[in-house]
Amino acid sequence: MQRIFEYSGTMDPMSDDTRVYIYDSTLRDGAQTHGVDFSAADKAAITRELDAIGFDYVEGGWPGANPTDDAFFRSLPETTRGRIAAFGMTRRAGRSADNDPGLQAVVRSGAPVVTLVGKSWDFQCEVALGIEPAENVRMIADSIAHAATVAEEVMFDAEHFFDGYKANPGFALDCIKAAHEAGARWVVLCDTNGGTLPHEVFDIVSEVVKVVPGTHVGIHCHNDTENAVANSLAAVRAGARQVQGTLNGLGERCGNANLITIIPTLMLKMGMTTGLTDTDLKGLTKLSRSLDARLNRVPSKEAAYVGERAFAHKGGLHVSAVAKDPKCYEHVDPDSIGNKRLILVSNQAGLSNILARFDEIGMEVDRKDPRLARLIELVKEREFQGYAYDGAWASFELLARRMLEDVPEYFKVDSFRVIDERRWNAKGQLITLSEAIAKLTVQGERNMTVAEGDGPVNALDACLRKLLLPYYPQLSDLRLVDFKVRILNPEAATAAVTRVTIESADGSGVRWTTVGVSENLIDASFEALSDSINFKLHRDGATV
Ligand SMILES: CC(=O)SCCNC(=O)CCNC(=O)[C@H](O)C(C)(C)COP(=O)(O)OP(=O)(O)OC[C@H]1O[C@@H](n2cnc3c(N)ncnc32)[C@H](O)[C@@H]1OP(=O)(O)O
Ligand SMILES: CC(=O)C(=O)O
Repeated sequence: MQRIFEYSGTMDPMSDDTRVYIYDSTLRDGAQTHGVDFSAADKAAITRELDAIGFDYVEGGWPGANPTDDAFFRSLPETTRGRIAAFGMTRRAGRSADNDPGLQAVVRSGAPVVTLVGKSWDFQCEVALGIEPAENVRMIADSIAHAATVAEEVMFDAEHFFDGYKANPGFALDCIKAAHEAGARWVVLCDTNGGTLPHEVFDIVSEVVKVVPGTHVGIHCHNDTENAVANSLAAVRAGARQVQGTLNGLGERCGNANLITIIPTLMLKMGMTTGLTDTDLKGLTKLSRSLDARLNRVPSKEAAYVGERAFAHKGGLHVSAVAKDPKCYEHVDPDSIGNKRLILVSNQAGLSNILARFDEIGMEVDRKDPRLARLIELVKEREFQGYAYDGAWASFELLARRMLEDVPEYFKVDSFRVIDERRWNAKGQLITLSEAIAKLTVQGERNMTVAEGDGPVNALDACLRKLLLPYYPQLSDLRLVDFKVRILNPEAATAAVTRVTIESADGSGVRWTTVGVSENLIDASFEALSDSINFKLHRDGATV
């Protein structure tokens, strides 16, 4: 695998071990995200995905807290590479560990790993729990010692550790020492409120690893200052060897540290190893998008490493250099995390963008062809009018092919008219209906037809298909999957220029996007629709 930049800084001399353990909390802290609600089946499926790619720990949830988590722990998925953790809190004040039903539900869930959260900030002991700090230390020690008699591996999540350390370092250290001495394999330092900055994390973790060895120290950061990833990396630099986080940064409030960013950064830039192999790393883009699909979320196009735009090149200077060597404008090889490069054509384009795009679609054009300069000029002129070709690549392809190749005229529109009607029907219901009438010349024959639709574009689409299908049966599986309207100069109010972008698909699974621009919404829609039909006919090799 190509590693463009190796990390050249020095690691803490106390921990020359480069192995970092990855602990995923998507199913627990991620489930605390506003709007996220996993079913037990979702949890099982995500666990399998995380296990398959090589995460070390999968925190499944909190046994005893809700029926979904109970159902998940009742039939734990089998894992081969990752260990499932049950999460819960230390015993309640005034109870013994083996007489605390909440703690018992966690410890006896059947999960091989138990992670217990406890306070490490004296202020929280007084305010949130209403107990003396010394009692909190006893709660931690008792609970961890008890869990260690049942579970294969026990961890302690030191809640508010960084705020606690800043307020009273002695007490914060007493809490994690108590956990470590009671048998916790890992003590995990949590930036629960997410307000700590990277230099503070580095300094504090550097002190902690003098008390508890770095190979037993983990980090759990929240993203309230957009520093969760930076803080996690700072902790690793200072010697911590377990990183907790979630897929795509899900989590309470602003989210957790995003493991999808942290893992490639550790492996490709910091010279660290994880449970993932280089081949597993290539599955990261798919893993990230699979979670979005499950949650019915649109994947973030700008996401580092895995977003659709993470390796998209638009500026002519960039594309020209990328064509010579991608390293010029790419910090890592997109293939290393299963992503791919995207070359865009727009008003920021030069000859290199156009040639790179032609290469992708298999068009062979001599770079000295004088028509290319005219094509670039035309793209820029049309973008000035409002077209946006970086999204509508099918319209660009049609424009280029029409200029450079012999694209048949599949149909000619002689005229069209759309009528909208809004009226009360016989049942007293308000209905809107649209009717389109079009006259087209197809393969030398003049045709006219009428079609109805729910709206004007729908009626026009129906009308075109009705006329064209007898000549071009391949249009039968053409579908419009998305329709977007953007007003380009809203200050002109109802006389504004409108850009319509249409996404189409057919039975082959290919999707393509076309664009139309006009002061008239129907006209802009018609142009995008017509491009879509022409693009499909040309791609399918239709003859006239
Ligand atoms: C930082 C984090 O993200 S930690 C994870 C947070 N996640 C969640 O809270 C989600 C799951 N939680 C739940 O379903 C519920 O809160 C339960 C089942 C755990 C507890 O429910 P309840 O018994 O009704 O308590 P409730 O949620 O109202 O309050 C929490 C109680 O735990 C106590 N508590 C909080 N942290 C700890 C701790 N580390 N050790 C012992 N007790 C604690 C609080 O003092 C409070 O007790 P009180 O009501 O006597 O004051
Ligand atoms: C444990 C945890 O989620 C936190 O302290 O943020």
